[in-house]
Amino acid sequence: MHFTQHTSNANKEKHCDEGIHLTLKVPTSPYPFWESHRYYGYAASIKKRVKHTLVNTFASTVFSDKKTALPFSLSGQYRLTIETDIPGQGITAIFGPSGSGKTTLLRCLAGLECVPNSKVQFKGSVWQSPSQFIPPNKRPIGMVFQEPSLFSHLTVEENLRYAIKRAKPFPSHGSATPNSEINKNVINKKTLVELLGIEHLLNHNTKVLSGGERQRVAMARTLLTQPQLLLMDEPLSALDAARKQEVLPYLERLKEELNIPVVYVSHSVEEVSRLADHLMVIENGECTAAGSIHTLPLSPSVHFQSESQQAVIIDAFLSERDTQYGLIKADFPGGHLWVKDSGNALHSPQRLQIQAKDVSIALTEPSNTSVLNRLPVVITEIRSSSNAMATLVLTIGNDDNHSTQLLAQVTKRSVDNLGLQTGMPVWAMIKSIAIAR
Ligand SMILES: Nc1ncnc2c1ncn2[C@@H]1O[C@H](COP(=O)(O)OP(=O)(O)OP(=O)(O)O)[C@@H](O)[C@H]1O
Repeated sequence: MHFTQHTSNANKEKHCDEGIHLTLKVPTSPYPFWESHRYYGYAASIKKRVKHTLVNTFASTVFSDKKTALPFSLSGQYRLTIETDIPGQGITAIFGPSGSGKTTLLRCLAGLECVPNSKVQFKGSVWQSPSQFIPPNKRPIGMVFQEPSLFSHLTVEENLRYAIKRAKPFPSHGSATPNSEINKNVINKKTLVELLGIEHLLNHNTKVLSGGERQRVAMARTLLTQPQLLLMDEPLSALDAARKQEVLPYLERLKEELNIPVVYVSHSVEEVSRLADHLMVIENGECTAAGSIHTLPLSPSVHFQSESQQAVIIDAFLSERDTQYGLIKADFPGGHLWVKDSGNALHSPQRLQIQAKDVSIALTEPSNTSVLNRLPVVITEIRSSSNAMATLVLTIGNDDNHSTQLLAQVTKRSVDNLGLQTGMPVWAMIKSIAIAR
């Protein structure tokens, strides 16, 4: 049996001229004392009494309850060091453990952190450079946070109208794209109300809405300000599991229908798998991997899913309905799968998530089996996972431009018993019920 060694090469996102460029070096404590008091316990008590910068610097050092968190000029420590490009379309998920720097990145993009010597450029517009800083209110962004902040004295309709009044063409800051071009893609209220399913709520006071409804209204309100970039910071994390499942399909619809780039911070594998087109993994303030959601999780060095959760994400297209048995056929490059019909329209896109543990292998085409999906594949890689297990990378389809990859988790004993080797044609079996959408 032969196992390939894991490599730690982080996938680099292809440079995208039309996207967002970030060069960020965010010091552990870049703020003058009166700002940083929030983070340094004792220092807060004397906030009001000291104003002079030198005194403040001294105070934040001496009174800090985090002794390592010195002002940036002294400590040389950074909570985020990143040089990367984010695509200018689709949803880019910023994924990483708590405290890794995801929100800091989003705040830099929004202009809520003014970091010296950093660069933020959006589609040709310079938002921040060593000589320039565009404040948050002048950036064409919309932000959605964990807790939706709606006006509680206004109805849903009035909240939306407020956003429409605030919508204005943003200055282009040297952008290569003229405003007339940018504003062609105006998002109207009717479309949004329909997409987010909030028509029946328009006359309700925001106080009576459920968490999921509030978040949907907050999204509509943000989008009605006509942002060119949507920043979402864990928008579902304050919702319970049931509310999360209620809101996720609306986010999927927004993604399909609106042509607006989104930077989506999350540490939920489920949200990222369902929504993201691109993935950026942040660990300890550094970007450790970036790339397409379809290929990045295939890389063994990417800390996205735990070993037991390893999965591939396939963007398929619904082509045929089996009404008798409640199944629908999902086509993708190189093959197709029959999955449970959840009522989605034919000829619409459908994202599938297939866990490696749900894929099994046979040497010949299996017959007399209940497993509906039997795909001819080629083993392109065999990786050693844990002691007993191996992960197989499988390719469906012969043509490089028309193929899809799958992962299968099998025991090392099966690898040996079946004599599995790289390059070998085998059959992959996947139960319809195991395919998540
Ligand atoms: N204004 C600040 N000054 C100094 N340190 C900060 C500041 N804001 C955040 N930090 C620290 O920077 C690190 C990254 O924080 P950040 O909020 O960006 O992480 P995160 O990945 O978004 O975490 P979470 O998922 O828990 O929200 C943390 O160690 C945090 O304590």
